[in-house]
Amino acid sequence: MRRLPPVLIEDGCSRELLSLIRTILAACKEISFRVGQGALSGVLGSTLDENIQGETQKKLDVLSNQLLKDILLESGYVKAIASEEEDYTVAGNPDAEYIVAFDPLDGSSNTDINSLVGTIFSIMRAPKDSDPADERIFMQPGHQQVAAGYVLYGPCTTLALTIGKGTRIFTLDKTHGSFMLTQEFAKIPEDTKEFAINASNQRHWQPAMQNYVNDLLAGDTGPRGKNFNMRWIAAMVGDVHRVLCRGGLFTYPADTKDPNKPFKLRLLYEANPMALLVEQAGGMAHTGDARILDIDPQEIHQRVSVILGSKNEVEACLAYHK
Ligand SMILES: O=P(O)(O)OC[C@H]1O[C@](O)(COP(=O)(O)O)[C@@H](O)[C@@H]1O
Ligand SMILES: [Mg+2]
Ligand SMILES: [Mg+2]
Repeated sequence: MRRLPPVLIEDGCSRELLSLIRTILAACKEISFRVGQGALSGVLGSTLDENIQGETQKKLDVLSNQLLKDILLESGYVKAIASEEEDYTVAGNPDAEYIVAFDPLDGSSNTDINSLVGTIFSIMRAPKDSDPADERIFMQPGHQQVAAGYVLYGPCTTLALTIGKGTRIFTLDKTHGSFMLTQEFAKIPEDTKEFAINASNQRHWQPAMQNYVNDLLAGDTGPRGKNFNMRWIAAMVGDVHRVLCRGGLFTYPADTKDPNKPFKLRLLYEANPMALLVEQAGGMAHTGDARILDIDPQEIHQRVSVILGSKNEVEACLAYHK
């Protein structure tokens, strides 16, 4: 079984990018350890703080953010970072080539119930001669990502990673602390009978999504002519991992529950990296109006609607949006 560094070097990954990815993974190994310790780690439960998006921060959100932020800034490999848990971008080494956006802990509502959580990251090139303190350096469409990945802290710790040459899956060997290649190229089946959506929001969805889901639920008695199963992990990282492993459609569509917040998932550190991983595995990632990777971001915590997964099923869903 092969370790991560030689695999990436064979793919043409530069030494600098490899070092940056390994730096992120060093923090993720520490997060994996803390998550695995559960209540023994002393970091379950909530803080009294909220992030800039008005969400209560879990202790593990704060800890994971601190671990990633410290190691990245100390490494000298990043010009700036953007995080779900940081109000603004944070400047790093002015001479560094890369910038990183990350969701330090995705699925934080799962922390206290021993369920799936993960870290999502997106690496882009910093524009030449740019100011590390200028957050506009992050305003790049997702197709410009040079690498994207997530680490899923589940029964085992799994890394999905792409540097734009397919999506590979690695498993953390906890006996010696290395990520080992366990799936050469993830390939999302084009067809599926499985979908993932938070159905409690149904009455707040737009008509296109209402109609699509109604037809899925009608099963073999409806226009789709087949029965569908449903899953919801409440952590995008867990739902996308299932899609990478066996296909499916995952969506967090626009809704009218809170008129000030029509979308839930964040573009820079949730939708974009997942979209690259999914496309590199042969799937599709769309908002309903546009390919996710073609969106020009306007701000670091921007939110978007997300429909991703098995190509033919995403297309079937998009047909309702035309
Ligand atoms: O509360 P809901 O509607 O189940 O939402 C779950 C969604 O929210 C998220 O947990 C948001 O991520 P964070 O935990 O990083 O805020 C997604 O991972 C997930 O898909
Ligand atoms: Mg998240
Ligand atoms: Mg998070």
